[in-house]
Amino acid sequence: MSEGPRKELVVALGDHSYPILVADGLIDDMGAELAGISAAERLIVVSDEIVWSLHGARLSASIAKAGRSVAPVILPPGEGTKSWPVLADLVDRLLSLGIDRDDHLIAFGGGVIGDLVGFAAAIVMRGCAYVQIPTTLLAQVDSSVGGKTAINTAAGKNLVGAFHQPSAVLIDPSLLDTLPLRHLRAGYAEVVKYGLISDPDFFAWCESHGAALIGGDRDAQVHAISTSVASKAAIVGEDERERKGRRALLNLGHTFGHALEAECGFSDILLHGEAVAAGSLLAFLFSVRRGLCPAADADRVRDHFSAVGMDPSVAAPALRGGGKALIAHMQLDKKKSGGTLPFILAHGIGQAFIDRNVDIADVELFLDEQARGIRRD
Ligand SMILES: NC(=O)c1ccc[n+]([C@@H]2O[C@H](COP(=O)([O-])OP(=O)(O)OC[C@H]3O[C@@H](n4cnc5c(N)ncnc54)[C@H](O)[C@@H]3O)[C@@H](O)[C@H]2O)c1
Ligand SMILES: O=C(O)C(=O)C[C@@H](O)[C@H](O)[C@H](O)COP(=O)(O)O
Ligand SMILES: [Zn+2]
Repeated sequence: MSEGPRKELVVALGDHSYPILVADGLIDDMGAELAGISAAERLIVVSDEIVWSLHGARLSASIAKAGRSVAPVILPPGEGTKSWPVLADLVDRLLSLGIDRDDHLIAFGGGVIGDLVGFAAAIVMRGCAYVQIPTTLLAQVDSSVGGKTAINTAAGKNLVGAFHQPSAVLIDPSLLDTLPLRHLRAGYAEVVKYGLISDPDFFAWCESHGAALIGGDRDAQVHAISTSVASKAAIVGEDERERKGRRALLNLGHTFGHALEAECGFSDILLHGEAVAAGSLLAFLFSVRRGLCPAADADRVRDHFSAVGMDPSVAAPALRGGGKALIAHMQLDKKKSGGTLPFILAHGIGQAFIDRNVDIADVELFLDEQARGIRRD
């Protein structure tokens, strides 16, 4: 049974508003929670091999306790799963299970499963509902909320997808106990992001509690999850489809980060969260270079990531090739419009903004300088 307080928030989007529930131990109550969301007698749960082997039995038992059955669809773990072949396989398997529009798909896993299942739900039978049960820190603080769904293509990150909001997000922080440290740290980059965007007090909280959070302190984890999803829900509620500007701020660190990920072939060499940490530091350093941000703030960003064991040099293999290759990836960024690629830069910690006047040649020079710095080290 879930222990401790339950925190409930709402993503306010009119007729497709939905709840986010955070409760320690919720996994054992998922069946009851899902009963209030879907009337289907059989729930199709999509997960990856690792998550399912660790937590599938508990989820299934809880669903069985609520008088429903489970049809599991288990996929390989890793970023490569966000791809055309796995999407095609997933859709075929859903159709062979006889999915109909009354079904609610259950995305049980990290951001990879959430993004893929959300996209499959957007297209199968021209759209069916889904619920997010996120199992990584990254997914609990970011990817499960907001309805951005996608796969990667040979050309780049998240280039094919849809905005398709879930019916509910059910978060159990206790699932993080089995998450490997490297993935916990990677997800933490997206936690820090909310502080860097607009909440300097939260960044200061991260400076004093980040190490404990990564060390497994549940109170710190719950605080970080609740603060992050509240921040994200507010932004998504204002700008669901990244059209009015504010949602683009959630891309802080991502224009650089996605290019770094692409250079590593979307592989385990560089995880998404690691790329976001390195990309956020690059955004701050570039802001300093343009005279927009005090150097001391970029130092704080670097120092904090280092203090929690996230050495930005993890991105060195991707940076080493220099600016030209990275810029080529950035040209496919989805924020680009009318030939202009906006950058999310910062006037300081908690003061991110969208800069539409960045000269791409200057970005290339900056990245070349960074690459030279790495080669010297
Ligand atoms: N849609 C969005 O708004 C959004 C936001 C941020 C990131 N993303 C996407 O999310 C993806 C990254 O997600 P991720 O970091 O969760 O990676 P992931 O889904 O690959 O999970 C990381 C690893 O942890 C394992 N795992 C998951 N939960 C576990 C648990 N409780 N215990 C043990 N192992 C567990 C998985 O099997 C996998 O090997 C990227 O593709 C990124 O683009 C999307
Ligand atoms: O929800 C958003 O909006 C985000 O930008 C969150 C990001 O952390 C996430 O990685 C997102 O998938 C990036 O979006 P993209 O549109 O640049 O692919
Ligand atoms: Zn991200």
